[in-house]
Amino acid sequence: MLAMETSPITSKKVLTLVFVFGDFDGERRVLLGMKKRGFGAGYWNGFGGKVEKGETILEGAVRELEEEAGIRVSHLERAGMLWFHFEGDPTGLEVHVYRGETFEGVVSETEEMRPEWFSLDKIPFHIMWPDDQIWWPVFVGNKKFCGRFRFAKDQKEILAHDVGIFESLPCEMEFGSGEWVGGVLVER
Ligand SMILES: Nc1nc2c([nH]c(=O)n2[C@H]2C[C@H](O)[C@@H](COP(=O)(O)OP(=O)(O)OP(=O)(O)O)O2)c(=O)[nH]1
Repeated sequence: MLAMETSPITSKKVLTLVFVFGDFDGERRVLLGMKKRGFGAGYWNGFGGKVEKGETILEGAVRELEEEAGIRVSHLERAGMLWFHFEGDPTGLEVHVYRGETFEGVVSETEEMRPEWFSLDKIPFHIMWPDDQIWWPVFVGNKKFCGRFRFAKDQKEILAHDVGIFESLPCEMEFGSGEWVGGVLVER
């Protein structure tokens, strides 16, 4: 059981996160962007942001990818869901993770992101959100996953987490306590 309720969550923000994969002469790579400003600045990450009123989560994912990397996808596969809670912050984050394979347009630097292709054995985890290395192996293993992370106020230290593998999404889970049904459970 993961205690997530040390400080209460009274609202949530719904966010998207898209990773586009590509083959480069047989080498598998993923497109990451260096976040240039705002929340998570200085980290390599996938592309995404807040879902706007009037759009579906998938539409938000497609829009943010285009705004931040200049490319358009016609298909994204739902890959996982992540919940984040920062101590003392009553707003939890619900992040919908997608993967894409084919796109149109030219990958371009934008005001928000500087994109770069990374070989899958050279993912710069030391310059990414600290939780990423925990769920990444499940994600690149093409398993559907859900993860919950409780961070300290400094937004760096992970106080507790669990990651589960699921048959389908969304996971029947919200923030808060409760056991995952199936999946791996890791607690610090
Ligand atoms: N890999 C990873 N991504 C995360 C984590 N936490 C987190 O919010 N994200 C993602 C979700 C979103 O794609 C992005 C945050 O969105 P954002 O605040 O930049 O949203 P936005 O572009 O709409 O923001 P704005 O500056 O336009 O207001 O970071 C995390 O721990 N790991």
